[in-house]
Amino acid sequence: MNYFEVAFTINSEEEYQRDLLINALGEAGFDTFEETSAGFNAYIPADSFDENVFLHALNTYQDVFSFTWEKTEVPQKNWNEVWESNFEPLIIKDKCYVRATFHEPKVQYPLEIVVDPKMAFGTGHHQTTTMMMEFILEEDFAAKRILDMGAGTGILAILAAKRGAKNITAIDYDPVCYDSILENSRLNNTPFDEVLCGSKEIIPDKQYDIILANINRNILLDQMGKYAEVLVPGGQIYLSGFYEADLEILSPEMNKLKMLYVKHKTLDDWCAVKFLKQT
Ligand SMILES: C[S@@+](CC[C@H](N)C(=O)[O-])C[C@H]1O[C@@H](n2cnc3c(N)ncnc32)[C@H](O)[C@@H]1O
Repeated sequence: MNYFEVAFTINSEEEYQRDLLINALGEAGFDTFEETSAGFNAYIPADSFDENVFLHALNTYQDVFSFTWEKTEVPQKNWNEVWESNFEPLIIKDKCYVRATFHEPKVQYPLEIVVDPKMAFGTGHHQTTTMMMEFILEEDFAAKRILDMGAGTGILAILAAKRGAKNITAIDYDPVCYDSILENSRLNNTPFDEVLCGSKEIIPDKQYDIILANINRNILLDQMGKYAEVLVPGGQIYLSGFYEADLEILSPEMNKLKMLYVKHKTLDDWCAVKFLKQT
């Protein structure tokens, strides 16, 4: 899947102005942002890009502060290129050791996850993945039925399996991630019930005790209705992939679906949140 990369140079000292622009780009369909020394890069699947919507998003801020941008097409964004190039093993909450295949195992940690990320997102190093993993380590996953939506490398589903979850569905719409989930589930000896390639339309017509979805604000807003249908009353749902400020938009929409806010974590402005479906 080809992407457009738009490299922004921001000539402003005010960090919130950069965040405003990122927010507007998120609404215009950009799904990934990466800080650079000059500003940030924004990414959008080429087939979702609409020039008018993009320019409209920029217009709002053009007179507020000064920035320049340059758009290029990139063949397949390697979400992990930064992390992969200096992939260091990672320890989460002193309980889970995440390493690549080329690192030595460390037996002193109760849980170990081996990931071969290739082109898929999810080595645990991104703030959103780290916080989702912290939730999985803190909460009770024993014998739970799990849906991992936007599974990437499958790292969250793998950790859920290692925490005792029994029936796991892992879904990603990117075929590269689909292959990665299968490969990593084999590497970790955590077979899943279903690994599916697609978006919300292919979510099985089942009931889940826990849903994990680390995607982005707009996709979550679009998919949460479907999550509500397949989550049991009293079920838990953990969302990430957005900034803390986006909670104000996400929470009321979740409430309308009878999924109520419980708590959230933040790391560098990124957010992960737990909701509970009303019984
Ligand atoms: C931020 S990554 C999260 C990966 C992994 N779950 C983690 O926590 O590190 C988001 C993932 O969602 C997938 N994704 C984006 N839009 C999607 C959609 N509409 N349906 C299913 N998956 C989607 C992307 O391909 C990507 O792998």
